[in-house]
Amino acid sequence: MSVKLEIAQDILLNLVTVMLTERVALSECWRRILGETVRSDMDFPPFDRSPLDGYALIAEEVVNATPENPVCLKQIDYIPAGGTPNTSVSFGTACRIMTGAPLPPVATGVVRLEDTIVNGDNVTILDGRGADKNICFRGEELFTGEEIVSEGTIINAGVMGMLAVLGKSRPYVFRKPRVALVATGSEIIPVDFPLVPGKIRNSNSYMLSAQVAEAGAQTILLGNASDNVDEISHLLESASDCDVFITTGGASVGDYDLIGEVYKKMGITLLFDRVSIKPGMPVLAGIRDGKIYLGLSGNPAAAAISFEQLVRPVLMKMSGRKTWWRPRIKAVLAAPFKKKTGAKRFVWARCWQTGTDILVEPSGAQGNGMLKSAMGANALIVIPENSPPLPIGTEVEVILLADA
Ligand SMILES: Nc1nc2c(c(=O)[nH]1)N[C@H]1C(S)=C(S)[C@@H](COP(=O)(O)OP(=O)(O)OC[C@H]3O[C@@H](n4cnc5c(N)ncnc54)[C@H](O)[C@@H]3O)O[C@H]1N2
Ligand code: MOO
Repeated sequence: MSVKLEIAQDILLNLVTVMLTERVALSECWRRILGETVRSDMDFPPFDRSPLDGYALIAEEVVNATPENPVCLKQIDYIPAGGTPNTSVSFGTACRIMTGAPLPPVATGVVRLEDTIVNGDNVTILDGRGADKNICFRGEELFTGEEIVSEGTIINAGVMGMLAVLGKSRPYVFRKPRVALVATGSEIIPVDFPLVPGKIRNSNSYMLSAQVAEAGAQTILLGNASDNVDEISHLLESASDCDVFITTGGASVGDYDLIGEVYKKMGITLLFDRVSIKPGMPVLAGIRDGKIYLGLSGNPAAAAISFEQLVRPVLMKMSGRKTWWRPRIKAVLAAPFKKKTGAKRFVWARCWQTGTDILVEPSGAQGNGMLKSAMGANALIVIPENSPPLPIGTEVEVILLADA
């Protein structure tokens, strides 16, 4: 059964079960997906603190201080970061204070060291304007009970730091989906084998394992199988703890295109076996015991596009993400796209900004067995179905990939 891309995406996304969560050391959490909604159990900063090295004092007393009309005060305390004040300030006094140290009671401002002259215990304030602004108030960033970061958020550097602020040393994150990869084809040899006539190296498993990792999942490389139903089924059955099973090759209609037969033999319910996109038209999807099986084309570019359009959203949803589509923008073709398009087509491309224009052009030849153009691509041009050749200057829709 051949289906439209959007239908295929819906079928698969509706079958996704979100992974369970696990606790992981915060140091290992970068790019994991947060599995809990985190609220603040404290105010932050936890105390009024100084943003400067200088003198804490009563701001009103120095507001008019100038080099010609300085205000002289007595230093009565020294408060390092990590320390606590021993006393409060009063008119005529100031406390030497370091950046990050708690403000002494009664102080309403801080004057930076550069605007003072220090002589023993005496400090002369040369400029006190704005001293009252130099305070970071308790709770100005976070307040007790506030929702700080929600379940499903990707843990970027900012989230890592914030979880540390909150003492979340082992936050809950979603387990990474485990994705089994099998390369099928009697012509396929492992990457470290010398080439012999008729054979080619397995590039798909490596390309796809990178795509799997980028989608936040974990690859289990099950190896290569020749065009043999038993051999392919055996490999797929060998990884019962995986959540998604991907094969490449054998997805089309040739005598050795066996993935349909493999699904029958294994009792996998076929959901569809063709999707109307180019490249990547031959692609099987099936389900058995809640596990998703995808039979991608052997052609590298076709496998990569099928993964991008069908598998990536599934893995993103399974990983606990709340959104799984990449950003799309409009851009203007800087080079013509000369092919007529039947089924919706995805073209590896480079996109860049010139002044206020966003331009895009194919990143190289686009054969379905070719990979060079994928190497330098930071975008995919989406060419709608039944499009004529497109001249320079045509506005096109572009999917932004991670930068390359
Ligand atoms: N009569 C028809 N023939 C073909 C059709 C069709 O509709 N009717 N569709 C074509 C399209 S489109 C594609 S795409 C391919 C899909 O073929 P398969 O998915 O069955 O893949 P294979 O035939 O096994 O391999 C295709 C190609 O890719 C190479 N390959 C396979 N595995 C790997 C790997 N792991 N690493 C690198 N390269 C790999 C393989 O050697 C072939 O050259 O079918 C068309 N034919
Ligand atoms: O549909 Mo094939 O996947 O042209 O490349």
